Amino acid sequence: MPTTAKICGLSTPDTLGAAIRGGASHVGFVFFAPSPRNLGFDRAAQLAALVPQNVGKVGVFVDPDDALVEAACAAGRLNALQLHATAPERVAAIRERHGREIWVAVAVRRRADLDTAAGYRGIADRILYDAKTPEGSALPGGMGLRFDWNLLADFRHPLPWALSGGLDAASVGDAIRQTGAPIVDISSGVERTPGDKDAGKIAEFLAAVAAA
Ligand SMILES: O=C(O)c1ccccc1N[C@@H]1O[C@H](COP(=O)(O)O)[C@@H](O)[C@H]1O
Repeated sequence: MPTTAKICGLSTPDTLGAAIRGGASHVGFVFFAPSPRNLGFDRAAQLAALVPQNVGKVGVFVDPDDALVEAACAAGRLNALQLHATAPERVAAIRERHGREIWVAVAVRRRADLDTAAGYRGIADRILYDAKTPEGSALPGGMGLRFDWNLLADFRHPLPWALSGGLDAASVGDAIRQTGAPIVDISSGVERTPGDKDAGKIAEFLAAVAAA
């Protein structure tokens, strides 16, 4: 199966259009106030209306409460919820209540971090391996940090998965060849500055994924 791509942290019709035209399988909308990519509900609704049925709309959250998930699902017509820093019991409760596909972000710095993924068997649909951000960071992702992809070598994945963290057009081919990632996910690698997506970089990234 060819690797597909999620373009995350979109906030304008122009860059959303670049992701869709370039063949992204998923687009990501961030609902986390401290993020420079945080979306209001009105903007989420405006963008969601532009996304064709065959492209998944993924909401990105950090240990969210139910009111936020509910409002974001309605506004962004979300197909999937990407949960960062969310304990297994809470993930199970969110899945039960909101009935959406669940992606759980697992923060990776060393090999032992991968073991966290098994704790989400039966309650998540996909694990997103992302680089662990430094202690005290404002964000648990979206900082352009990469982890050592060698850590994934010979790892027996407990669930379907995706790769993120510090990818860009120049590195994604190696990332796919080295890890066999079925989906790659990117945010800051297709930006000019944090939160300011670049349509040209999105096109370049998606072309590199297609060529890998
Ligand atoms: O992008 C954000 O602002 C963000 C906020 C809170 C949680 C996750 C966030 N982004 C996710 O981080 C990864 C990797 O991003 P990058 O390519 O290294 O910049 C990606 O999955 C985003 O969905």
